[in-house]
Amino acid sequence: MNGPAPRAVVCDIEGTTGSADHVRDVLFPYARERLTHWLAAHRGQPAWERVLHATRAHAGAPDLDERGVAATLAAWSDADVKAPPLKDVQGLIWADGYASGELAGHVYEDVPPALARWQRAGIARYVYSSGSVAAQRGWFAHSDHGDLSPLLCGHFDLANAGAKRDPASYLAITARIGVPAGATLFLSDVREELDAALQAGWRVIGVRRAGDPRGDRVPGHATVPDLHGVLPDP
Ligand SMILES: CSCCC(=O)C(=O)COP(=O)(O)O
Ligand SMILES: [Mg+2]
Repeated sequence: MNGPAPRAVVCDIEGTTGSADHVRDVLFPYARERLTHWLAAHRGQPAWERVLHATRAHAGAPDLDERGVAATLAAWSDADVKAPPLKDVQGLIWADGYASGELAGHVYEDVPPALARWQRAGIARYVYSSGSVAAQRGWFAHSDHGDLSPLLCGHFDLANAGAKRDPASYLAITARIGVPAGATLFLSDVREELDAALQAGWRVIGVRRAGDPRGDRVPGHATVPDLHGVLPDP
């Protein structure tokens, strides 16, 4: 890798540090099946108010009732729309699943040693995902490799950084973490996210896990199959 040594690594979750199949086949159905019940159980509470208000605003439908909100959230889940109110409520529902032991975050086996290696090297370690900060915290705290929270320095999502395909989001993260853009490395499985980070001056590496139906390379970017060789020990 040319240029200054990275001082921060920012990792995507789905398809990069964790399994996209797990997100699609386990997490999404878990939250979708519980949307109606969650809304009814939290009626009148601040989180319920926030989800209803944000769903109406995002859908451009100010008159949606609770049932309509549930249907809208379910439709977004089915189409994998990265809508902030869906990400918010998914994170809250998954938190219950992690707390009860019904869910565990899927993390690839090369990820914990990579995070530990970067920690030893004094490199800061962040997560940036469309999944909410609450969802990210649950995923890593209750991972199938145990509690990985101590290996992470912070979390960014659609609410506190912005959309992952927008270069402005990466500029916002740079301002927050205090590491120069040129010394920040982003790892993701999605070309448009890597393009946006690159436009913000970050360094980028694509990740494509074995068996990914999109192929073993992220078009237009240097790509690795796992994190074993990313910033190895000197
Ligand atoms: C534990 S985060 C759940 C994943 C998710 O909801 C999502 O939308 C994944 O997006 P990513 O940006 O991590 O690819
Ligand atoms: Mg991803």
